[in-house]
Amino acid sequence: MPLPKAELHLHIEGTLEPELAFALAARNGVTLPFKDTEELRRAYDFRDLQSFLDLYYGLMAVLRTEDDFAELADAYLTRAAAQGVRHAEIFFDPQAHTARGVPIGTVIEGLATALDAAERRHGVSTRLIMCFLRDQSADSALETLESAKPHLHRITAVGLDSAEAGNPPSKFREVYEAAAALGLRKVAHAGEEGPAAYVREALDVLGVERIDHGLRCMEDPELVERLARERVPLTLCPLSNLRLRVIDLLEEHPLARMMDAGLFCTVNSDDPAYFGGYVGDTFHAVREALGLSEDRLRELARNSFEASFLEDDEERRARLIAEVDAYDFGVELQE
Ligand SMILES: Nc1ncnc2[nH]cnc12
Ligand SMILES: [Zn+2]
Repeated sequence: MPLPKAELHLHIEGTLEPELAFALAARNGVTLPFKDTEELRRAYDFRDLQSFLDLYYGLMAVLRTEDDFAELADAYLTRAAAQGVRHAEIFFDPQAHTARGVPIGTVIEGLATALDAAERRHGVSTRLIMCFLRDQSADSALETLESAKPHLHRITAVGLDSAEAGNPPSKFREVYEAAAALGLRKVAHAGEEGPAAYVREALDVLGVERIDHGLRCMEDPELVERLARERVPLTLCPLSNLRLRVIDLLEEHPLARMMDAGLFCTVNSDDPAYFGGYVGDTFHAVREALGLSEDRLRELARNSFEASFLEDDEERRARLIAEVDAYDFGVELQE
């Protein structure tokens, strides 16, 4: 039995495996610029965040119907559950779909079908986080929030993703204020490729409760001290950092140093179909590369539930944390 954990940084569009992409392309009459799944996989050799995003947005052309989004989310939840995920807070990028003529309702209701079934099918609880694309305008983000209003009961929080450099959090102050007024929680990607100053802005200007990535806070000792003192959760994605060349080697990932500095770290997969592993694979990889102790792994799993938006189900959170505390690593090692 794998270590129980929550996944808090996962783009559902980033779980689109090549096989499903080709199946959906055939079903929807979409022609992909790749001969087969092997040729597509060979394209997963990224130089940086933008080179990944270009492929990621392009491949979304195959997602058209509610059923497509339901199938995508069900495939993720099945894989995640097998790797010990008991709770998942899932990002989606509505603007990447509405720009192609797919209504936001198709995206949300399709995902919701799979999420509603997840508890029964996989024993996984879920939340949805609607992300704004930071390389689009602030007005486009406001229009997206407006168009999501009929579906707000499905959405727990807003997030901010896509190309970070040159698109500071402050650009989205107004839409974050509007989202908070609607009762939505707030997170944002910051400090992935962008500077530590963007992490400060996300906290001070947008008022986010968690920072997605936040890796580059390590360049600012005062910020590290503040993040530790305020117990701001960081949703780190080590395999993503490796594949997008934020770091050169997994052995150089600052996760262990960040935990030593008292930061509230979690480990996540980001876009697992593209970055070579789901969250259980990521735990294994960092354990190997950084020599993390069982106590450290337990801390990461406990943190994932503590940092989650399970406030409306404290009983579940307490039960999951108790499972982490009682987890026997010997069982896993014998698998
Ligand atoms: N790692 C990442 N950073 C920013 N935006 C993203 N969208 C999907 N994955 C992302
Ligand atoms: Zn991300």
